[in-house]
Amino acid sequence: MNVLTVTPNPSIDHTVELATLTRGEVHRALSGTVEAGGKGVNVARALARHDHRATAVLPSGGVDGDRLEVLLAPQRVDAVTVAITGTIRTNTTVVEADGTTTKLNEPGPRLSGPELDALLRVVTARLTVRPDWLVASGSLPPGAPSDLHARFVRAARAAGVRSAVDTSGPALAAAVDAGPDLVKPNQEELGELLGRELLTVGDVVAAARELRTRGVGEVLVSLGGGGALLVTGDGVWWGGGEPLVPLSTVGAGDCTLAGYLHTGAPAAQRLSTAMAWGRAAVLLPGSSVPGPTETLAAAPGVRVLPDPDPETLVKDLQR
Ligand SMILES: Nc1ncnc2c1ncn2[C@@H]1O[C@H](COP(=O)(O)OP(=O)(O)O)[C@@H](O)[C@H]1O
Ligand SMILES: O=P(O)(O)OC[C@H]1O[C@](O)(COP(=O)(O)O)[C@@H](O)[C@@H]1O
Repeated sequence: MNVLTVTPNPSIDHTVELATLTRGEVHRALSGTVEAGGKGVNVARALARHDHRATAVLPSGGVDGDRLEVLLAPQRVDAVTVAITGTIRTNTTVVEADGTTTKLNEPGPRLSGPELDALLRVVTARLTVRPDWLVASGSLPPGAPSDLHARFVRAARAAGVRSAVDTSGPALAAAVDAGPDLVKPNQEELGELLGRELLTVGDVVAAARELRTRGVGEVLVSLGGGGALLVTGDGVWWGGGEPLVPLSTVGAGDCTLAGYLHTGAPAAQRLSTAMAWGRAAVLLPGSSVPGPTETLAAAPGVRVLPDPDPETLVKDLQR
């Protein structure tokens, strides 16, 4: 498979491991790691580890842009960078011994009009080779219009390429209205989009169906330790397994999306693969992405059920 990803606001991911985080205290970290990050970058890294052809389009600038490119170089991802004058952000994650993950995501550099145009131009040019999917992912950098992901979706459709979107807030709202083939919000992002709390499986399914009536093809809603719900034109499935104590949840959502795209199998099997990839990711430190050994090892822990009980509380799936 050949996948093109675009990450308008990539990052250097700095993960710090602590016994316990206490506000206002000095901490001696147990470890610190640095990896290339950003949602589309991670999707490309996970797919590349599974022998897919993965091209990641991203802006790059400043000393930290150079560093990001160096970190990406050994990962078998074809990185296509758009030069910007700002410098790439660093996102810091604190992981405590009990698996609690605290993320501190910086806003990122402001992109100018010409830089944004260049990003769209590069993506449009890469779409002409007809990848199997375009994945438009992550937050938008300051200066970007809220319909940037929507523009990527429209460019993909014009090129006859399927599109998947993983973002939040106004960028997700605009992208939904552009009618992507797939969106992967988490429970919170979907609730925020529709302006209501989604407490039960039925609430989440109804919300996902609402996105489908707005033109989205398939909706994969991740529920953290509670697995995920998949809503397509053919049905509704829950996938998941016993909640795990994570080493780091950073990148789990991205690996879930990558796993969903990995196979062209029927929906239930794609969900099962997505769950195995997400579960494998939480057992790895920082934003490390799993390879075939880890995703295969995670597969037996996954269950998929059609038509899950709508009365089930999502929080009961998470424990
Ligand atoms: N504690 C956990 N135990 C088991 N699986 C998990 C856990 N946290 C995340 N996952 C897996 O990773 C996927 C994505 O996690 P989630 O936190 O929902 O995504 P996002 O990072 O996009 O918010 C979940 O659907 C699930 O399969
Ligand atoms: O663009 P955002 O929303 O700030 O997110 C960026 C962060 O999300 C990640 O892509 C991880 O995402 P997930 O944990 O949702 O899979 C990190 O690599 C990156 O630091």
